[in-house]
Amino acid sequence: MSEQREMKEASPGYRTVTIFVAGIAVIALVALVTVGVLQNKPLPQKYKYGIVMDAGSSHTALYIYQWPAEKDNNTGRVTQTDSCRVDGPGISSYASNPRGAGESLGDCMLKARQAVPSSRHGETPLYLGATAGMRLLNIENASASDAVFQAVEAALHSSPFSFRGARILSGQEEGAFGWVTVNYLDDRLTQGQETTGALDLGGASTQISFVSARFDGTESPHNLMTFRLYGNDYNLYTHSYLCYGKDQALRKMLALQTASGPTSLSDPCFHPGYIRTRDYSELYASPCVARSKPQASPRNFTLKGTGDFDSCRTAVKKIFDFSKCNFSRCSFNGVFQPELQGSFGAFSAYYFVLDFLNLTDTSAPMETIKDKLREYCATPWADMQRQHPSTKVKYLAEYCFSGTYILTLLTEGYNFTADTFKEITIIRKIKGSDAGWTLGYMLNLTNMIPAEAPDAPPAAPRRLRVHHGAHGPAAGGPSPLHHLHPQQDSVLQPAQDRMS
Ligand SMILES: Nc1ccn([C@@H]2O[C@H](COP(=O)(O)OP(=O)(O)OP(=O)(O)O)[C@@H](O)[C@H]2O)c(=O)n1
Ligand SMILES: [Ca+2]
Repeated sequence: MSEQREMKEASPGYRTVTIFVAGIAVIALVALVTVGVLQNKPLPQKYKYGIVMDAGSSHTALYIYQWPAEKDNNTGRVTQTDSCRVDGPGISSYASNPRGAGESLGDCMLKARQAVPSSRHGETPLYLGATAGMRLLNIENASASDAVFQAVEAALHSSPFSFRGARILSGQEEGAFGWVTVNYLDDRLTQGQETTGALDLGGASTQISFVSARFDGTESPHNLMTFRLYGNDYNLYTHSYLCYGKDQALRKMLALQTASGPTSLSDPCFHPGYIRTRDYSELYASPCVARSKPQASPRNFTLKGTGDFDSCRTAVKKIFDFSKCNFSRCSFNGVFQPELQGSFGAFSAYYFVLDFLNLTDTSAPMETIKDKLREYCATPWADMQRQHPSTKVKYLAEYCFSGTYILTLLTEGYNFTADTFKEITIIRKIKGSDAGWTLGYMLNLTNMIPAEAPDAPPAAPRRLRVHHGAHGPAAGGPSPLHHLHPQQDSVLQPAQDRMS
């Protein structure tokens, strides 16, 4: 009986299998045709992109950022995927040839077109922010600065990206966005953790930014930036010192030594045996020193190095004014600075210089750091050139000054002590992204940091709220940043940076 039953059941079963196999074959055929048709269409892109150009005083750099396309609800991480260094000097050096400023960006724009998938070009925001070089040019010659911006904007408008404007950042923005970048990359903002201060050293200006429990802006309102990020309020102290980037600081030191218009100068901040002819009109061609130009001077002077670290420190110290302070406490030049708090990340020229000098270990005793600099500065120039044949001569000649300047700025200027100096980490990148103001700038302008934590009720607008002034984080109203219409504001007055 069981055998018979098996026979009866086998027959319809066989038919079922045949129908099933035929069905699969049809589905496979349809799938094959579909894939064939779709092959000519672009696959959906996994990432979205944003581009920021950093038009610094010494050079321009382009940064490309990416984030997961499906995570538009501010939870996807933004990372730097590529960068490009523009050949030649910063855009402020093109005052007498503005078109050259636009043309100089060509190679990096081409690189960006290749790095960003073409299907994303049109929606990819592109920003250009200029810092202290353009602040100085704007002071010196506003129409030249306008012309440079026009040329740069024309070049960027002709790119396939969504160009959202070129403008000069205020010193506070430069400092604050550097702080946002560092803390965003370190994942300190989402958790409401203790934040890290940010130290940025450029060629023409320098910034210090940190959260201080003792600072609510009452004493010095223009040093306060308030943020509400992921549901947490921050009172950020920030100050930008125009003319205290390392190139302008060097000018200031040389200006103090050539006030009487000598034909020759022995300078302790250059290596023994270093000798160079310097042009007076070139040295004094900057608003940072123009006022102290000697009344009568020869055309040029001979700069001779003596390589003496201790005398160099004395000479460097003279560019800081410690004589006046109308606040409870000051850094230098009468600028308010609350007591230092927490850890710091120091980047850009802090990194370039201290990395070259093998002095990035801030836990080393201060005396060891000084001894190393003393020995370094005393090394004859001929030996230096022999030991570093591939280093740019301009950089090589200035590392003794730069190292001494950094040490003086941090300890005497900002009041880092032997103890708190250890709290500084010298950084270039965090998790593959460069430390600097550009990422924080883009995160703000593209609304990518929410004011409230993602799981909190949507009480506040999503935008990163940046207030500036003494009103405190709870004060309503749009931030000054929201008033900016980049096209119109391509030349902002550098009202914030103080000339000393
Ligand atoms: N390998 C390098 C690269 C740069 N530099 C120096 O570092 C300074 C520039 O630092 P950077 O952060 O690039 O300044 P900018 O952004 O151009 O200037 P600013 O922020 O003041 O506008 C310049 O003095 C430059 O000569 C250096 O010593 N070694
Ligand atoms: Ca810079």
